[in-house]
Amino acid sequence: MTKPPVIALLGGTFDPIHNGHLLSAQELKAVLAADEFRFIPCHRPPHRATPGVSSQQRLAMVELAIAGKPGLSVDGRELQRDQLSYTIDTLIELRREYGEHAVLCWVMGVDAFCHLDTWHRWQELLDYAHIIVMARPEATLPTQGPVAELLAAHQVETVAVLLQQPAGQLLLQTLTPYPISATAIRQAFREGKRPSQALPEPVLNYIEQHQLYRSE
Ligand SMILES: Nc1ncnc2c1ncn2[C@@H]1O[C@H](COP(=O)(O)OP(=O)(O)OP(=O)(O)O)[C@@H](O)[C@H]1O
Ligand SMILES: O=C(O)c1ccc[n+]([C@@H]2O[C@H](COP(=O)([O-])O)[C@@H](O)[C@H]2O)c1
Repeated sequence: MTKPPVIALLGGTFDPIHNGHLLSAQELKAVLAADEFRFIPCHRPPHRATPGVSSQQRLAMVELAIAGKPGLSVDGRELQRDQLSYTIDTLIELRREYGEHAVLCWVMGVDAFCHLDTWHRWQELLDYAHIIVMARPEATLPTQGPVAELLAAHQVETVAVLLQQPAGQLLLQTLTPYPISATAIRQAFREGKRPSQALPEPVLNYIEQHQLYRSE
C-alpha cells in the first residue's frame, strides 16, 4: 500500500499571521515529515470578538506570507461558511475529502489546548484528526479536569507512533519558542511602531498599504 499523506493543519485568526506562526509551522512540518502544512484562517472565531480586519484581508496576508515557501498552503474554506468557524466542521469536511487513510494533524498552541474542553463538540475532534500541541519547555498543562483526562487517554510520545494512525492521538511537540503574538503586533502598530522583525516583509507591506491596525 502507498504511504498515506501526512497533512498538518493550523487554524487561527491570523490577525495578522506572523513569524511565530511561520517558523513554528516550518519546524513542525520538518519534524512530522509532513507532505503539506496548511494554514486555515477562521472567518468568525468562536471564542473571541470578530476582528476589525476582514476575513478576506487576513486570508490575503496568509497568502502573501506563504508565497514561495514549499509545502506551505492556505485553505480559505472557513470563509465560505457564514457561521461560527467551528473546527469540528472543518475536520469533518477534510476527512471526507482526504479519505480514511490520510494522517490529519490539527495543530494548536499550548494556551489554546488548555481550553480545548470549551470547543464545540470537542470530544469528537480526535475522531477525525490527531491533535498536535506546540509546546514550550516551560509550558504548564492541566493536571486535572477534562483536558488532562483527554491527554492521559490519548497521548503518544513520538511522531513515529502518531504517524501509524490516521487520527485519534495527541502529541506534545516541543518546538523552538518564538515569543511573538498578534496582540503585541497590533499594539505596536497602534503606537505607531513598525514591528518588522515579527512579520514577513510582504505582510508588513500589506498592512502599511491598507493602513491596518492604526486604531481599534
Ligand atoms: N509565537 C507562536 N509560536 C507558536 N504558535 C503560536 C504563536 N503564536 C500563536 N500561535 C498559535 O497559532 C494558532 C493561531 O494563533 P492566532 O492566529 O490566534 O495568533 P496569536 O498570535 O495567538 O494571536 P492573538 O495574540 O491575537 O491571540 C494558535 O493555536 C496559537 O496558539
Ligand atoms: O471549534 C471551536 O469551538 C473552536 C474554539 C476556539 C478556537 N477554535 C479554532 O482554533 C483556532 C485558533 O483560534 P484563535 O482564536 O486562537 O486564533 C482557530 O482555527 C479557531 O477556529 C475553534
